[in-house]
Amino acid sequence: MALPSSPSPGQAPWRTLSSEELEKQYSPRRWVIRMKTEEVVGNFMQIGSQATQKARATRRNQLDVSYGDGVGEKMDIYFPDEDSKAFPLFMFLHGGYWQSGSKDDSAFMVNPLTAQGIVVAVVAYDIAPKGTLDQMVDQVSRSVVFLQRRYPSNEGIYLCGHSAGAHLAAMMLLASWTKHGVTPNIQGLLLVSGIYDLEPLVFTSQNDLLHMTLEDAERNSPQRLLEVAPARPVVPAYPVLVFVAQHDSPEFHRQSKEFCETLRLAGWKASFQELCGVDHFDIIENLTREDYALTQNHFSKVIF
Ligand SMILES: N[C@@H](CC(=O)c1ccccc1NC=O)C(=O)O
Repeated sequence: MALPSSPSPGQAPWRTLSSEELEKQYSPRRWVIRMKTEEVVGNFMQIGSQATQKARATRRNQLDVSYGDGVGEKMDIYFPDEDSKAFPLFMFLHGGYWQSGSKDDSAFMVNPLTAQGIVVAVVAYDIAPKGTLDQMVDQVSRSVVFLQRRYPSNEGIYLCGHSAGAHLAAMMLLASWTKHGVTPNIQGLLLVSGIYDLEPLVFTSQNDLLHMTLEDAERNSPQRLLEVAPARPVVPAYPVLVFVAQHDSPEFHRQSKEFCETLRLAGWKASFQELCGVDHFDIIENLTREDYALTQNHFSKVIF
């Protein structure tokens, strides 16, 4: 789709960008400075796949647990060594622009978090072209409900998503739980290098597989939905941590800052944090490390 040609005053800043510049702003790998652009995603998948193999070999686990009838509606659950009924539950939603990535190469954080007594669920959802944005949002909400029912005495569900996964996690702020008959015990949202307004993507090659219309983008943009009809938190509101990497693009920075601001205006306990020295990919790769600030400092402050 061609970009709207003449932006009027007050319009979103991305509308003034050329289509080449917009494409670059929404290509996370092109902002990575520590390795060649074409090696970034392969390296990320390799680290994720190794972490997953290690997690499966060293942690008690239940793999391919169905949270729905669809073949793609599966999750892997990893447990700490000590047996307990009451534990914090960390759910991870992988990224990949809703068209790549899988739970089988996304268990980055499993070893460090299970070592701290946290149960980790790595959730799969039907990526495009099989799944649409609406279906993915619905799948994620059903995966949260499933875990709440399976572990009713959990000490809190902490929903973490990366990039496209952060978008799916953020959509849970707008979920209507009453139709599911259970309100999940969500105690925190950890949004890492996410996208909250999908409209610019309609004008990039990322949309080739997604086939999003402007209406689809609007209906699935937490930024838009919260601006129009702020979903006010049930008191007490749980914290929403919005992280962006130093080497994410200016558009990613803008989206995270604006989303955090919109959340605050709507009454959510939102905080914004730029993580120095990392990019869109090692912001997650480092979750494999025991000493990473994100898990040891930011996450554990919210979880414990
Ligand atoms: N084609 C993308 C890849 C990408 O964005 C990505 C890859 C793996 C995990 C997360 C990603 N970004 C958002 O979901 C890029 O230009 O970097």
